[in-house]
Amino acid sequence: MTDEQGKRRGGPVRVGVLGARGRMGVEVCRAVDAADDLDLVATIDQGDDLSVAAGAQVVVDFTTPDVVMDNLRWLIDRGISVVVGTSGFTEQRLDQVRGWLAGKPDVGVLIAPNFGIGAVLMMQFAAKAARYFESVEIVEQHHPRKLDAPSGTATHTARLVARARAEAGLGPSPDATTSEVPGARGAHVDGVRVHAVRATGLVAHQEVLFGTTGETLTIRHDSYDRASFMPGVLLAVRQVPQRPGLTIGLDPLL
Ligand SMILES: NC(=O)C1=CN([C@@H]2O[C@H](COP(=O)(O)OP(=O)(O)OC[C@H]3O[C@@H](n4cnc5c(N)ncnc54)[C@H](OP(=O)(O)O)[C@@H]3O)[C@@H](O)[C@H]2O)C=CC1
Ligand SMILES: O=C(O)C1=N[C@H](C(=O)O)C[C@H](O)C1
Repeated sequence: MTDEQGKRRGGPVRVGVLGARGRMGVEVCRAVDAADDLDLVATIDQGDDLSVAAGAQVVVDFTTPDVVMDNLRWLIDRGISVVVGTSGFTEQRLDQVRGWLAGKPDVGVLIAPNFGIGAVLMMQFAAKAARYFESVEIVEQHHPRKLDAPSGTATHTARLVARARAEAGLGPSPDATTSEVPGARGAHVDGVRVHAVRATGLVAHQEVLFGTTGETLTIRHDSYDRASFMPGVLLAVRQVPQRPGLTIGLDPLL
């Protein structure tokens, strides 16, 4: 049961949404419903029976970091491809997903820290700039109902920046702090300082601040509306059945 086959038979792709009553889930249901080539066949939230998703070819997961791994296991076991926006993916979790996919050559899983095209570019630009600046810090800003900090986007950006700095032979960003109120200098993610702000009125925003002698470079992205994530989600839904194995981020699809 793949998207390829579904399309050859002329039918729309059957899509399920997990976390369907959440902030992102509601938007995804609306976007899938509005797409002529996609058919919304299952909308599932907390307390609903997951087996309704068995009729889907692709399931989109926007739930919470504590339930997403169980969902993924269940879907992969049943040969269903998955698009994941839920945050909380460590390297260990990604390896576990790769392990589950090893015996499933027809199943694709795409996990993206951020489906906004601007956010994807912001991360690419940050990775490109990283080698030229001795200092870097990340400031992410989100709505106060967000469960995790720092955000998946900030964590992923920090990893990309850290890798680029290591490849360029850069050491830690200079910092003379010897006295600190705990948390004042943010969290360390792969050696990069990350600061998380939560405030009513915000949606999802991030700045990557680079510094070197006599100049700074700030790369900033703002999602003002969750509609910003939908083109990326739909792109992933359409392509994931043709991409067996694990795909990280939207970059390879653009
Ligand atoms: N990759 C990206 O581009 C983006 C990623 N995100 C991420 O997506 C995730 C969801 O964000 P958001 O929509 O704001 O969060 P919400 O809390 O609004 O939505 C999550 C939904 O999942 C439901 N849920 C909880 N457990 C289950 C379960 N076992 N099965 C099905 N549904 C379940 C929740 O129900 P209940 O409330 O009753 O617990 C809730 O309705 C977060 O991790 C966030 O960081 C968000 C935006 C963009
Ligand atoms: O919870 C959110 O809202 C968002 N979560 C993702 C993250 O953790 O990076 C993506 C975006 O920042 C919105």
